[in-house]
Amino acid sequence: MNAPVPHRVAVLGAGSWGTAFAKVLADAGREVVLCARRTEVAEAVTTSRSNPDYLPGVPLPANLTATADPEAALRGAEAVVLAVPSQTLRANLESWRSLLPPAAPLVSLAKGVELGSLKRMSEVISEVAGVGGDRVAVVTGPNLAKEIADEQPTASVVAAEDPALALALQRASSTGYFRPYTNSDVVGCELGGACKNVIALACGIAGGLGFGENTAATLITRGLAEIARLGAALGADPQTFAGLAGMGDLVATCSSPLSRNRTFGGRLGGGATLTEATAAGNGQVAEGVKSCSSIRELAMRHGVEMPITDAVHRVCHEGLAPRAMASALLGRARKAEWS
Ligand SMILES: NC(=O)C1=CN([C@@H]2O[C@H](COP(=O)(O)OP(=O)(O)OC[C@H]3O[C@@H](n4cnc5c(N)ncnc54)[C@H](O)[C@@H]3O)[C@@H](O)[C@H]2O)C=CC1
Ligand SMILES: O=C(CO)COP(=O)(O)O
Repeated sequence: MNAPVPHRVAVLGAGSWGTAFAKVLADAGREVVLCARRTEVAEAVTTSRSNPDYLPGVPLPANLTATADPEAALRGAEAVVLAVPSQTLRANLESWRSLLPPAAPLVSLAKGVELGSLKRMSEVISEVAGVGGDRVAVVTGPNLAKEIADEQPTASVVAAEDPALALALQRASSTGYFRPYTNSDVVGCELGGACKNVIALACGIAGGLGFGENTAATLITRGLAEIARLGAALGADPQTFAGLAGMGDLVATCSSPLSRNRTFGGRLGGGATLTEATAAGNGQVAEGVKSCSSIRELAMRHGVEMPITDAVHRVCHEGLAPRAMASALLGRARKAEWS
């Protein structure tokens, strides 16, 4: 069965990625309403046709309008995109639940695992909105918001249980600079997106300590190995981790100075405390700081070893000195590469 390609789309959350993805949808021909938490952000988008707080200097198209009123944004929406930080998704969605159009698909942009419940974002959405997994989709991949806002060529993944929904959203978001692939492995795609933030923190810490590319490549490669181990335990398709939502996003985030997670790690490696590093982020979210704990717990629950994730958790939340992280990782028992 074909799913209708949505024309009117509400994007809830007007931060960097919410705004950039709203622009992608508008450039792909949708009528997009971007819903900001703060009135001044919505007003700035309306009056200056840009979002100076999150994407300064990026012109936004006329078929992208903004409001701070979720009811206005959601009225008549044929698809709803959720673009808020993962640890706030549950509370935000609870406040929007009664306004959600009954049949509209719900699309997650968030990359995280919820603290406490250890749920992936699509699971949180299904639970809070009371909808089946067939109405939920995920957009993920090597998608640094600023590069996409600047229309640099990028591929992405639309993951959904329902192949017709993935195809409809793929059509709804394809532009000359943004090429989404479909994928039916929602579990693997979401794990790839959430876990790479933690590895990017580790790469940032290593960079802040003055280590070079061998260390970064080691963390990326062994990071991918531990992400894939968790994926295997949770029933993900192993191929996913070699794709855009796995290796692709991991490489982009671990390598880019635009990454909030890598930058945050760099501050820790450079000697900042967690509080100082958070304050320097100007309110922008580095998801891995919280997800390192939920992912670590998820891995422990499934008997999966994730030593890099564990070390990042210990640096962020248990006072392990960044410099002691290398000896904690390299001092582990010797083993075969594939074991
Ligand atoms: N920025 C990027 O390059 C990309 C981000 N993502 C993911 O998208 C999600 C959203 O990220 P961004 O738009 O970049 O974040 P951001 O920090 O730039 O913006 C967050 C948005 O959520 C709103 N919000 C609502 N409730 C909030 C609360 N309780 N606390 C903080 N903010 C709240 C903020 O007002 C803001 O509009 C995250 O899960 C992130 O990992 C995914 C791909 C790329
Ligand atoms: O998810 C991202 C790129 O795909 C953005 O990464 P950061 O949240 O680290 O900026």
